[in-house]
Amino acid sequence: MYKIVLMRHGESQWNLENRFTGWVDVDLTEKGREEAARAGEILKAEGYEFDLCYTSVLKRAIRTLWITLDKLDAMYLPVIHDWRLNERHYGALQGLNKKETAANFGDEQVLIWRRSYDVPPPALEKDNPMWPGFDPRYKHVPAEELPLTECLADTVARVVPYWENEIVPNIKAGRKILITAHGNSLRSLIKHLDNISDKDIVGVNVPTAVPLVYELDENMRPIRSYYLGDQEAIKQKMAAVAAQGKAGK
Ligand SMILES: O=C(O)[C@@H](CO)OP(=O)(O)O
Repeated sequence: MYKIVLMRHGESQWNLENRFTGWVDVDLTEKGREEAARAGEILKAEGYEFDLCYTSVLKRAIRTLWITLDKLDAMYLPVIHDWRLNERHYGALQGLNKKETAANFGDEQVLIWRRSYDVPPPALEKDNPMWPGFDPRYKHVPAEELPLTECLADTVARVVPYWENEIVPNIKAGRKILITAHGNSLRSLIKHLDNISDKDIVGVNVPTAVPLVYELDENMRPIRSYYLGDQEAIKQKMAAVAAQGKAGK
């Protein structure tokens, strides 16, 4: 049996401001840092140890990992940063307030943009300063692989091959892995691992900075999965994420 831990970053500045974030590189809030520290304490108290960490190239996930590793007294661990673990690219919605967008376009349209499997948000224009091709951190990525927008299916199409080709071999080699990433890159992985249908993935929301443990068999199929920590508080965090795109909130 293999065990891995997945974790979404702590609250970011744009989570707090309720803005669509995607690939915009916003940092954690003070609360987000505290959430990450708490996650590290929980992992330590539960006796978790790791050999290798994966994260995205976005600082909210990277800093969450740093804080967690600090609490585990394991800042020496190797960390692999890869853009394929980035948040789903939110296209032209990036920067907009979710509640205001729901007031303008309706709750239903915003739910489709946020949670449908195959409907992408409106795309960025290539001359938009937010296009990742202008950002030096993506200079080694072929321009045709850099998104102008993504639906969840597009995110699955980059996250799952990365999982299969890069992460699974290390799990099978016996390395204990911690992944800190994002709400929708983790939903992509959860969809794949738990074989969740395109329809049911709409209802899956990932809470900020709560360790999610997967116990996997030798074929990488989940035996069980569970969040560590206060289960009632975790449910409330998930409900809060779900409610972010409603006009009345
Ligand atoms: O804005 C985003 O990039 C994501 C994660 O914060 O939001 P949502 O939960 O609306 O997909």
